[in-house]
Amino acid sequence: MSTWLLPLEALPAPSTGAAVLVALLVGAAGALYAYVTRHFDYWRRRGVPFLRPLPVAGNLKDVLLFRKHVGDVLHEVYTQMKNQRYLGMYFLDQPVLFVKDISILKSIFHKDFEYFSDRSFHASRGDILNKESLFGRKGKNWKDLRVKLSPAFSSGKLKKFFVLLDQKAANLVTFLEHAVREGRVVDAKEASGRFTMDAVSTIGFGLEGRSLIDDNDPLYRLLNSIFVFGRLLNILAIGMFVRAPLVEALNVSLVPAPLVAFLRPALGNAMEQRRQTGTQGQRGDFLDLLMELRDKGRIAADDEGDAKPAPDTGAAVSMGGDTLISQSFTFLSAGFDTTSTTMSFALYHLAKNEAIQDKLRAQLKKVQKEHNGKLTYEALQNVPYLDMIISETLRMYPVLPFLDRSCTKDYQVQGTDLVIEKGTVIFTSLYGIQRDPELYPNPDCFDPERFSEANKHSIRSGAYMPFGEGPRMCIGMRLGLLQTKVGLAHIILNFKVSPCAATPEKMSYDLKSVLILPRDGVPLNFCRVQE
Ligand code: HEM
Repeated sequence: MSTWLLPLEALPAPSTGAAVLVALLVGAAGALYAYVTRHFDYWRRRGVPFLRPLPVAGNLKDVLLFRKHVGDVLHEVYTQMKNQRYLGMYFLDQPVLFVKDISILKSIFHKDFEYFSDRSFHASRGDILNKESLFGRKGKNWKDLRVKLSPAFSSGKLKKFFVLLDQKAANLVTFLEHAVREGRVVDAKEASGRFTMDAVSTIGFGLEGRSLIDDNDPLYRLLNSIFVFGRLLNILAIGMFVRAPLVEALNVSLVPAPLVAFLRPALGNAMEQRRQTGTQGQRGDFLDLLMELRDKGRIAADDEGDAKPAPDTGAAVSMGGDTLISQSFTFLSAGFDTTSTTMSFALYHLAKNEAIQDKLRAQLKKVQKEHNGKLTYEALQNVPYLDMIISETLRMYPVLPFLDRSCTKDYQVQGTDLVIEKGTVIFTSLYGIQRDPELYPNPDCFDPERFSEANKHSIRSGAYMPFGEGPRMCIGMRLGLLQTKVGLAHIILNFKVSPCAATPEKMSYDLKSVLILPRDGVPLNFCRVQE
């Protein structure tokens, strides 16, 4: 007779202590399970089709296990949805409404913006530089600052930034010449990163960015991997989009302490020096503009040609404490990886498509000649093929592969029974939309002609938004585009780029970042263009 057929009284009686312990453990496990799954019938109760979640991970198991990039997971969801307009998902234990339908998205981003003016992203009290930034602010607090900062990105200001950018582009050419002379393969991501780092630190706060000429530039070392987190921090970064109480309880900060320790005195000294030498306002950089906002309560608008900015809300915005530093930090962090990654993906495809590269070079040479041999700000406005290449790069690689919003009051989705409750987190897959074969035939093929004058009108409205959409879209779009143009134009005018043995056949993305960053860099051959 096997043991488990013994009559119960024949079994040794467990001690009372062990029985209590087992009961407690079972009870605790049950309570924990009930807690982490407590929202899991949210979508079922609302009759919204949903993806079956797993405890703790929700629908992000592969992201948490570092098997897939969050951008790829959302792209898969988008693709599997076929004709569904929206779907319930769970990020960790929180319900998220994933919206695929472009007309619903347009209402969320534009028409009914008053219901969706906040991002779901939540920075904790300890993450002061993100919390005070435009990206992290909410409601009126966000709107007041957005209106005040908008004039800092006008055409007139961009022209001043261009002068600073141009100097850094010359350093980029020298940096690449060294590599060519030494016969080295160049990581286009690294070269673009050094260029944008020097550009954003110079434009952002007048620190003379030196990463192109000095390997030990402290800012480059501190900021180089600002969006590449450790494994735990990457999970917490995802939590920041859906799990505000947890983020607050753990007081998570995405900004490394050494970077904060570097920025505070560096900016403080730069401002003090300008005050003492009476040079405030002369450099025309972003720091000058922030000081103007701090001292005068506004940044003077200077453009006739620009679209009229939203009217000032009239509210005063304090630039005291870390608020000013936070805006400078955002300028650096938001402008660095976004631009350098776009440049490097563009170079990757130019290297693989010689005909496209040659056509771009020919157009650049022609425009340069027409502007007395110089690539001026005005010259760069007249290179349509460069614009087409950058647009196609951002279509295939939207650096932020998703857009998020948080619903601020109950919202009835037009033409459906769905009421989005206040507090609901909304996500969409930018990557999915921009690689959708029904919107872009042959979507994995790099084809700048999609954005030619003749073709671009056939792109469906709302199907291209690498800078986001609506009042909350990227404030630095024109600067990001300008930086990308300047960097690419100088490279292609001076160098021929081609694949090397280490160039990946297909791009894969760094799993330790929520941004789309090339996982193994972009190694390419560079050689000097013969005049
Ligand atoms: C190629 C370059 C860039 C890309 C692809 C990019 C993309 C984006 C995207 C997708 C968003 C979210 C928009 C939304 O939710 O609708 C965003 C927001 C933002 N970006 Fe950019 N960006 C770039 C360059 C820059 C630069 C150069 C700056 C500043 C110097 C900047 C500053 C910001 C800020 C402050 C926000 C938050 C805006 C707000 O919430 O009001 N970005 N960007």
